[in-house]
Amino acid sequence: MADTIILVGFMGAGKTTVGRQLAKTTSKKFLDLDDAFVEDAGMTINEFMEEKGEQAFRQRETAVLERSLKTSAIISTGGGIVESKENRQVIADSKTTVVFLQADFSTVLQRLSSDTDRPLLRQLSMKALLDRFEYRQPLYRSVSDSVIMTKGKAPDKIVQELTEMLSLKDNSLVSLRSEIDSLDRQILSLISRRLNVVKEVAHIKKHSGESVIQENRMQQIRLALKEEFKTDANLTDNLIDRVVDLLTTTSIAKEQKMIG
Ligand SMILES: Nc1ncnc2c1ncn2[C@@H]1O[C@H](COP(=O)(O)OP(=O)(O)O)[C@@H](O)[C@H]1O
Ligand SMILES: O=C(O)C1=C[C@@H](OP(=O)(O)O)[C@@H](O)[C@H](O)C1
Ligand SMILES: [Mg+2]
Repeated sequence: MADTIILVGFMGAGKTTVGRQLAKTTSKKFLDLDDAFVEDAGMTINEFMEEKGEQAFRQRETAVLERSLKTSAIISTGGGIVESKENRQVIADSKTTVVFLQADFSTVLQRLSSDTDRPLLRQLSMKALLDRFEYRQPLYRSVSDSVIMTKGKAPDKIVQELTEMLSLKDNSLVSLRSEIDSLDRQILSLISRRLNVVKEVAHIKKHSGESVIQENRMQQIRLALKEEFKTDANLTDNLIDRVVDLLTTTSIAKEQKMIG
């Protein structure tokens, strides 16, 4: 599982609840940006917004976000984190795994029906709140690697889905790495087989007196390989040159040692 996982989504999506539980299940540190904000500002979000307004809140929220990203943790963000372009960039640059916890507007309202801690819920009209909700949806999506729909799912179920999804990503990385390891072994074993053939060549040359280095043949090998693989964008001329250099210098050294 990635070191840092960031949860984004609208108020009431369950970022704090799910983040705290996910941290417990995975024995990771839990960090709620709203709590970090309160600690940093020395007052509640309600008090801060009342005193300094939303714009000042957003500015300070960016600083809290940047500071929080310095440690690995499960990070629950505040619902408005994606409004600032700067925050979206900070999240993208953080190379963390970002999950969008999605909830439809009526679920959000239902979950927050008795809330008193969220100033925007009290300040905005229903229409303005819905506008915010709609405005933010594509922004949450744009910063996220995955989305989980939370409607009708208890927090445990969401945590379970999250752990499965995140470890699935790890598993695919594990299997890709093991494929690379296996290919490396095949390449080395082919090089060994190539050197066995070189030994036989050296044996023949020793008796025939032919010279070890044949510039012409080495040039031909390169040209033929470049021609054959010219449509493969992975195998550039430069890479072919470097690989052929390595193979031929190793072979020549072996032949010279055998022929003396
Ligand atoms: N999956 C869920 N199902 C039902 N209620 C939930 C769920 N997730 C969170 N809640 C409830 O919704 C409210 C808001 O949750 P919270 O975790 O604070 O959301 P956020 O941090 O995204 O604003 C809390 O009362 C919480 O218990
Ligand atoms: O949506 C928002 O703009 C806000 C969401 C809150 O966090 P939650 O999403 O955890 O409720 C908190 O940061 C603040 O009240 C502003
Ligand atoms: Mg929260």
